[in-house]
Amino acid sequence: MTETITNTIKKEKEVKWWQTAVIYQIYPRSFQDSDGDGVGDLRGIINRIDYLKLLGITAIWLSPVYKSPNDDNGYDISDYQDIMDEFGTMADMDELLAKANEAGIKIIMDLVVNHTSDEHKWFIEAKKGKDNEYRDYYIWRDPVNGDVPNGLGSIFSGSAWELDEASGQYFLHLFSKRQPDLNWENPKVRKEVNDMMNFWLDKGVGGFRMDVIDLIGKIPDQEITGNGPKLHEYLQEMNQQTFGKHDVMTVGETWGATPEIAKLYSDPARNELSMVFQFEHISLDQQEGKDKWDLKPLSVAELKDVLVKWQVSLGNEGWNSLFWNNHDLPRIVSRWGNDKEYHDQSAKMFAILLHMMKGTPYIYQGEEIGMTNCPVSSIDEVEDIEAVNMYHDRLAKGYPVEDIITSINAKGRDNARTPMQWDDSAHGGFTTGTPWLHVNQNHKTINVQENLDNPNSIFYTYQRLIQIRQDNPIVVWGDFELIENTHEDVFAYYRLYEGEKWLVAANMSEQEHGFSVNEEVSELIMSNYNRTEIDVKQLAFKPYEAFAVKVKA
Ligand SMILES: OC[C@H]1O[C@H](OC[C@H]2O[C@H](OC[C@H]3O[C@H](O)[C@H](O)[C@@H](O)[C@@H]3O)[C@H](O)[C@@H](O)[C@@H]2O)[C@H](O)[C@@H](O)[C@@H]1O
Repeated sequence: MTETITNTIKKEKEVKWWQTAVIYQIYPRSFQDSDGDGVGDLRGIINRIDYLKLLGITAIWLSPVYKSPNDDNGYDISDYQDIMDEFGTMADMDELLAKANEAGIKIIMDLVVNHTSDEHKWFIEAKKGKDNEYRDYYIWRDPVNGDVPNGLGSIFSGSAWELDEASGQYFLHLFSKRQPDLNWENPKVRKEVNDMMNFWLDKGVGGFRMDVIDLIGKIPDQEITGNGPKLHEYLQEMNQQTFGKHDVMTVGETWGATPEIAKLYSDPARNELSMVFQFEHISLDQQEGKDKWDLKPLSVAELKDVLVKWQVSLGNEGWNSLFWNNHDLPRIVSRWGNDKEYHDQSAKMFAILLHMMKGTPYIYQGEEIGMTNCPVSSIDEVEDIEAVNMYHDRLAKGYPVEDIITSINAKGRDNARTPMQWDDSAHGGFTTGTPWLHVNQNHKTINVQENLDNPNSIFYTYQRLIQIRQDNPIVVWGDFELIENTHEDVFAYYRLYEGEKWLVAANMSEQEHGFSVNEEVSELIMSNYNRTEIDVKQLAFKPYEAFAVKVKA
């Protein structure tokens, strides 16, 4: 019944291109260097369009390429309408847009407007004094009892308030002190952002990934940061004045989203965003009430609960984004898989499990070849500002160094940012110079060339999953239903669409488990163990095994 209702409603609505898309995230600094300076660049991306086309993706989310002093690797922008020197020029950007569009690939820009760089002209002006016309573009407060205005903390450690000695006032920075927060209460700020978005929309971009967008409605004096009362009003205004007039997609980074909150953003009737990134599943290996560095083992049962909740609860008022990885997160094969003995099996298992779900899948660069975390033994090897600040903060609080390094190796952002491994040559074919961040030594065996040469590689699993999605409406539109009563480590579900029924199952552990459901398999769609037939009535599930089959409805 649910299936019929859902599918009827879908048919009456316009199908959006981003509902059938598969999006590939590029972190340009680490993707491909073309000029030997050790930093990836736009020319490097242009030179790899054919590779992305071969994979089959239909859109790229491009992490920031704007002018930036790189305190936070481009998430600190000093000019939204210019390109970072190390990455190239606006002419390169125009060429990338043209070449990608020719290849049928849309470019989604990263929109970082919760804050700017302290080198942005608005902030340089704002610091000139309380009467400056740009002062109110940022959030300033007087000291309280000679100290910070309140207890708001920065996500990058320490207080979120920094004293500006010249004026005697503090400014707010929820990230680094070189990333001052914009004052969204100021209509001039909102107009500047909208004008800038229209500049990029006029260039033909395919949309925006909106960095920490749930923070723009903050009320600092009440210590409210996420989900402030005017957040949705600002987004509706932005929609109306910018992207709402174009056939583009928007995805908000929303750490605090529950399904109910997600619907506020992505219910088509509300004219806000296309979808959001929710992080509930990704936060399951963090201790309750603590932060990301305080680790706990993943419970597969909890992961199932969370993902199933998101699959079933958005209904027609929202759309899921599906992801395991991004530039802030550790590599999934190392995090919840086994990046040694079952490297290929677990990487493929995570791919099958996610790509058969309902929503728009995102692939983070290197995920499609099974790139792994890259552990360090000392803080001297760490580049990421979040991890470096946390290290010093926790050291001062008396944490043992070994524990801090363990946390960095488990959750540090450099894990995802080591350069793309193209081949087994020096620096993995990423650069002819000295890479800005160490290349993982396993590039000798884990690299694009090796994947392309091996018909049984992780790359071809991703390629096939993308093709399956494009060829089978059930993967895009089918209803989702969990299969209960499996072993706790087994995640199995049905997809149901117009009388068709698919069964997807994954063993998320390195133990063998029995699996049995009373279904007749009519077609084998995918198996990460290269099975040629599967009897789901009685199966001995191998470590990290996953498959998708069509069953008689
Ligand atoms: O532009 C600044 C960064 O913005 C994005 O990422 C935001 C950060 O998201 C997480 O931190 C948010 C915390 O949210 C909740 O409080 C959770 O309980 C905590 O566990 C989270 O830490 C990541 O941990 C950070 O690494 C992110 O910075 C961009 O994607 C970043 O690249 C930018 O640096």
